[in-house]
Amino acid sequence: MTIVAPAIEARQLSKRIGKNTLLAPLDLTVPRGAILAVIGANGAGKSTLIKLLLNMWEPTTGEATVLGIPSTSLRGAALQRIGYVSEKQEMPEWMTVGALMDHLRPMYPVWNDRDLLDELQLPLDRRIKHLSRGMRMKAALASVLAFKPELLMLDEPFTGLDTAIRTELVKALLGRAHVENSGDATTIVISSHDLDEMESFATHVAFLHEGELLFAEPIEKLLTRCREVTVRFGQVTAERSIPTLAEGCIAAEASGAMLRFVDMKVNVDDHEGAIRALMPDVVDVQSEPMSLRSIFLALNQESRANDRSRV
Ligand SMILES: Nc1ncnc2c1ncn2[C@@H]1O[C@H](COP(=O)(O)OP(=O)(O)OP(=O)(O)O)[C@@H](O)[C@H]1O
Repeated sequence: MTIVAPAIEARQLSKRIGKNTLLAPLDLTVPRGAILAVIGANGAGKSTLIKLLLNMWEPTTGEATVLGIPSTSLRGAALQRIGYVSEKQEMPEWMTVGALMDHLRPMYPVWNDRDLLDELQLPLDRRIKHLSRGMRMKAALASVLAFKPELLMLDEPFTGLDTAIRTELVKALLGRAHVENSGDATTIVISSHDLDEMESFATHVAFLHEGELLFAEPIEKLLTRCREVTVRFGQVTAERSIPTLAEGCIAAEASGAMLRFVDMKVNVDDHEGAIRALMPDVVDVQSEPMSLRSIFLALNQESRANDRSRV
């Protein structure tokens, strides 16, 4: 049996420019066929990570393999296996969409744009400089999906696009990710601020905060281990109980007898029962599942509070 390398494997990968740490050393494994959502606030390091993995930037420390190839050796034929589309994609503005496809076709061993151009309803005879933002992104995506890449790296592909176009793009992507033979599935790494969209189709999520990778794991695991808790005490003791919260409980807010917090380390089925056992004077406990968006907001709230307490 042949062992296939993960789509991406990074060890202690980091980037510093001058005195700025764009990315602190991180470890990351992306299995083949995964759809990894890379999320984080503006400036968190999402584009930096993608640039390091694609050999657009040299790492300061560490190393990565991409489709089993050291990232720093990625060039030529290896790049025919990887599609990259960025929000700031440069394109030959003077070409029509059809001319762009004709130009790219001979560069790849495999090329099939016919279904894609129909599916994405791209006007072949229109110049790229005259395309709307959404059409432009569709053309960029078509130009990489046509060569059936094993790995797709997308840097904020949905920014500024309306819901209908986003839905079309996601459909085109998922058509390549969910194929009968999972060995043929395209692995997708996608950085985005559109967390609802990401939750609807990502299989894995990596969260970057100020250049640090806080976690990278299957999305189901994340959604299972994070719950939003509301507790009501018999007396007005909510504020006093904040320091007693277990490790992994973040974004705590007290108001009168009410306490709200997010537990990031839930590992029991009966979470409400576990909280009652820890806080015997509570009258009422609610533990609710969370969306990716609410987990993201809680993590940001916590880091802002930590930044303030450091000042
Ligand atoms: N060439 C550079 N030299 C120095 N610092 C840089 C350079 N490019 C980016 N940075 C800084 O590195 C940090 C990470 O930038 P990066 O573009 O990776 O963030 P991002 O998560 O993709 O942000 P956004 O969501 O806004 O696109 C930011 O603080 C940015 O200002």
